[in-house]
Amino acid sequence: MTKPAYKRVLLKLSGEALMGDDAYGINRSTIERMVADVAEVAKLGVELAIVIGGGNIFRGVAPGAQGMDRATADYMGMLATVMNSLALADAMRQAGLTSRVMSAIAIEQVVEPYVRPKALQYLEEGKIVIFAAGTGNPFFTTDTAAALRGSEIGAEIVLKATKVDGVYSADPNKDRNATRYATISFDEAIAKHLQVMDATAFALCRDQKLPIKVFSIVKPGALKNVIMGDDEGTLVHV
Ligand SMILES: Nc1ncnc2c1ncn2[C@@H]1O[C@H](COP(=O)(O)OP(=O)(O)OP(=O)(O)O)[C@@H](O)[C@H]1O
Ligand SMILES: O=c1ccn([C@@H]2O[C@H](COP(=O)(O)O)[C@@H](O)[C@H]2O)c(=O)[nH]1
Repeated sequence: MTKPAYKRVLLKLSGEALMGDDAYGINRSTIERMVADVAEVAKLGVELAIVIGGGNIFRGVAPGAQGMDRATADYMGMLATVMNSLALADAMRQAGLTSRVMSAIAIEQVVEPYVRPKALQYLEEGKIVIFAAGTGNPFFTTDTAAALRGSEIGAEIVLKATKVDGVYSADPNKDRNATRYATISFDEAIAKHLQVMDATAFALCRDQKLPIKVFSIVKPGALKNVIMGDDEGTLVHV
């Protein structure tokens, strides 16, 4: 059997995709399907660290946060990612996977704090590590948290699993004429202001020479294809 293309990856799971067809929150069958995808690649022996977004529950820049102090709204967003992380860890437990949630915000009665050497130890032991609460700082996003933690743990690639199947010339949900890139450089993605990820995340990955693969979390088998190095999604490279 062919081997996975990567030994250690940072998987960024879309919070928004967790809603499934619901208006907000966590759709049960959607999270179970995501976990099944994760289980499929975990059994290949790939070391997996996960950052999950919070867009299904709260975003600091959402209309619901209008009029709020931005930092306060962002802390609410980070707490939303803790809820998603707990739900993901529990769904993984039910699927027979062992995971550990580590939070960037002190909330020790609920989850353990992020301590880099401990995270590395868990990965080496074959546990899946879920990084909750983003970077722990307002004015950032979980995409940037994925770039940061991916760099810290020495991941070979950041895999952004989202609702679209790659990086397009414009938002494909708004522009029917948008075309998908097979590959694109960080500099081009930043210069063209492509909004699939924020510029801070792109810049950090560029500086750390950490490639990003953007692909669909909705498409069955896409995560495994990416892990096996098959043609899937868009590669963002230096
Ligand atoms: N040039 C582009 N190419 C692809 N998608 C784009 C582009 N510009 C904007 N988008 C939008 O970016 C979205 C993905 O990024 P976004 O941060 O909104 O979601 P997410 O990361 O999946 O969710 P969350 O932040 O909750 O984890 C896509 O659903 C798409 O509508
Ligand atoms: O490092 C971070 C990460 C996230 N936030 C806030 O949380 C929400 C949800 O994260 P998404 O990446 O949008 O899914 C985000 O909008 C911020 O409000 C943060 O402040 N810092």
